[in-house]
Amino acid sequence: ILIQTDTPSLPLADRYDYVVVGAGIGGLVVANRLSENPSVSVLVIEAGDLDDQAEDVTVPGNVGEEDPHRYEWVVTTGAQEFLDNTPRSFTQGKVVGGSTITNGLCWTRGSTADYDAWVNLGNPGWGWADLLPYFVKSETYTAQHDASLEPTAGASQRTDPVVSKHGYQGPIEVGFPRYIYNQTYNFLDGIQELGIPINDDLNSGYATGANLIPSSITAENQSRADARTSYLDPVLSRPNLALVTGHTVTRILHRGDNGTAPNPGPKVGVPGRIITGVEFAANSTSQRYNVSCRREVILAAGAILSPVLLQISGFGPADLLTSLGVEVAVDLPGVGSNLQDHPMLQPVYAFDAPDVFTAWDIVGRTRDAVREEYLANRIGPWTAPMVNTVAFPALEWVQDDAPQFLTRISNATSHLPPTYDATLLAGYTAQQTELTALLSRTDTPAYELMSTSWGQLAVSAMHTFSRGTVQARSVSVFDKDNPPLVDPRFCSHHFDCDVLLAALELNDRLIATAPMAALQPVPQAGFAPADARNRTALDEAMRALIRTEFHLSGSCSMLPRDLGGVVDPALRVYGTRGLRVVDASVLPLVPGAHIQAPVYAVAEKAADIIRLDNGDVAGVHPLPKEVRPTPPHCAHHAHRAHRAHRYW
Ligand SMILES: Cc1cc2nc3c(=O)[nH]c(=O)nc-3n(C[C@H](O)[C@H](O)[C@H](O)COP(=O)(O)OP(=O)(O)OC[C@H]3O[C@@H](n4cnc5c(N)ncnc54)[C@H](O)[C@@H]3O)c2cc1C
Repeated sequence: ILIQTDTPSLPLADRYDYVVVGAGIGGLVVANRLSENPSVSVLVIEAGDLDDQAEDVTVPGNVGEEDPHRYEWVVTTGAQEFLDNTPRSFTQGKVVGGSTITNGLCWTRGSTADYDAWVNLGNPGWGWADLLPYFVKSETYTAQHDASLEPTAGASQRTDPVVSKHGYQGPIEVGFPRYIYNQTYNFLDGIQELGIPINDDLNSGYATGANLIPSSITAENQSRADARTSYLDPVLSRPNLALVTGHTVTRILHRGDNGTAPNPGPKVGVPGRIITGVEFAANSTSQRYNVSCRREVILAAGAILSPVLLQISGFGPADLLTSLGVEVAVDLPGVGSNLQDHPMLQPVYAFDAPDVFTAWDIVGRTRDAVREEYLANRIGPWTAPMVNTVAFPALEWVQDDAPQFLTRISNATSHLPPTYDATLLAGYTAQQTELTALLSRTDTPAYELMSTSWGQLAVSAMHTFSRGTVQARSVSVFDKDNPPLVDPRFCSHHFDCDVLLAALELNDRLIATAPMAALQPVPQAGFAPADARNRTALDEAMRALIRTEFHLSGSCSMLPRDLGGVVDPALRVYGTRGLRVVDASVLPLVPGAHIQAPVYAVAEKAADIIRLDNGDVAGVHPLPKEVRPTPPHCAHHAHRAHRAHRYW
């Protein structure tokens, strides 16, 4: 049931079993799975609207080319004092489907050790082996089978997935483009010359190496696969599932006793503030609505807005809440701390060789031809996302004396935000131990290198020691004059920038390899070989360019409370009954990966946990038959993949 913004009065029930805040990955996965039981009612409230599926967001070739601000919250950070002292801009999706409507389509999971580290941090049940069934459950994976993409002379690109590690009947489609730019092969050949091997399946849990990157695209249509089209559209006709769009949740409602009163939550007698529902509105002057939950509120507003909503509702660091004039319901220092991201910079080494066709050439009449070819047959350069080839180097592959390099990580905590209390400090110390171990492995990357058709060699640090914060500055989510303060504090720990410098030095060696030199790359100012060998100059150029990879996470971490945690391993907010968080904010340590696949898997697992906790067991793990992985049939594309050719 869809209830849109312009509905004059909202035809809502007073109560739903579950009220879900936010229709991004976390919200839509959980809403889909909880409403599988027809006797359970679910209401989802989303601040954005349904998108119109326009070409600028659905066509892979347009990713990064267009500017889909109409679907975004834009947040400006504080000045980045450890970079160049200027602010950065972050965006998050504000639309049904959340950030998956505007994201870069990259689909990676990270390494087994990334998730086993979550267990080591005090989260039983969240290791790789525990999450693999949910990675599998979420996806329909179509491997790259086309013969024309098999190794060609001098090139050794191949993707050969580990069949048992993938899903073939899940809601979200994962695939490869039908068009590969020729320079992809130069990149893969060059990177191997530097000792970074091809990895046939970057998503098998062994996460280092280089290859084409899988994307969240539909194999047949070659268009964006997102949380809305995969998890919502097929089930929106369920009478027990309602979605309100264009309305923002302004507060989580709760009662002030200690949880011994009769149920609205599943566990009668468990102490905690009783969550009763949410308040929401279309805008600051419009009518406010209250809706109650019989069972739970599921907060899925993303890594910036989930902690903000908790804070303005009374759950967060007591000092901050008091300064906002919010009554403290539960003093939770971790709400809005432990913020992590992958700092990224995107230097371009533009190809000067004649006859190199790149996405930059898709203009004018060429664009018309490319568009026509795409719309008619779903082939050609518009099927290729901006990033389609990557390398994930282990530290020891790119750093001569990796063990010595690792000693630069001191146990110091002086770089942490001044707001950190003893619990957050203890949690950070535990994370440092895990991070150091992760960086010592060869199946877990130190950084990612992303190659585009036009010579961009973007690099991002994967296992970071810097930590940022998210803080509400107003009790109103509509207060445009006082938006939340997001401070990623990029490179507040020097090691993150040290890794990025090593990455840029590898870029310099990469463009000098014969396969890459054949493209005659011309580095942008600050990244020429002379700069790359002058650490001071390179460092300065690097800091000016670092920005977000949009992998914000950790701001409502799943960690023990005495390690600064906000939610327990069942994703329940400490000190509450009937409130969970299911989105990127619960990731306690960001995996060395683009994070949409991990968030889909986390949300799938969360749905099973919620159903079990509420006695709603039908269809819960072990996976029902229809979602068990089956071997892939040899995908038979209607269209052959096209190698790059010229467009006029
Ligand atoms: C520009 C960009 C590029 C990215 N590229 C990639 C990529 O290539 N690969 C990858 O793996 N990941 C990528 N990501 C990250 C990935 O898409 C996100 O991590 C993921 O979508 C997070 O899911 P989520 O459920 O936490 O939040 P989201 O998907 O962001 O959804 C949160 C939803 O909650 C809604 N909401 C917020 N507050 C309220 C409120 N108070 N009331 C009602 N609704 C509310 C929002 O409008 C939004 O729709 C990218 C992200 C961005 C922004």
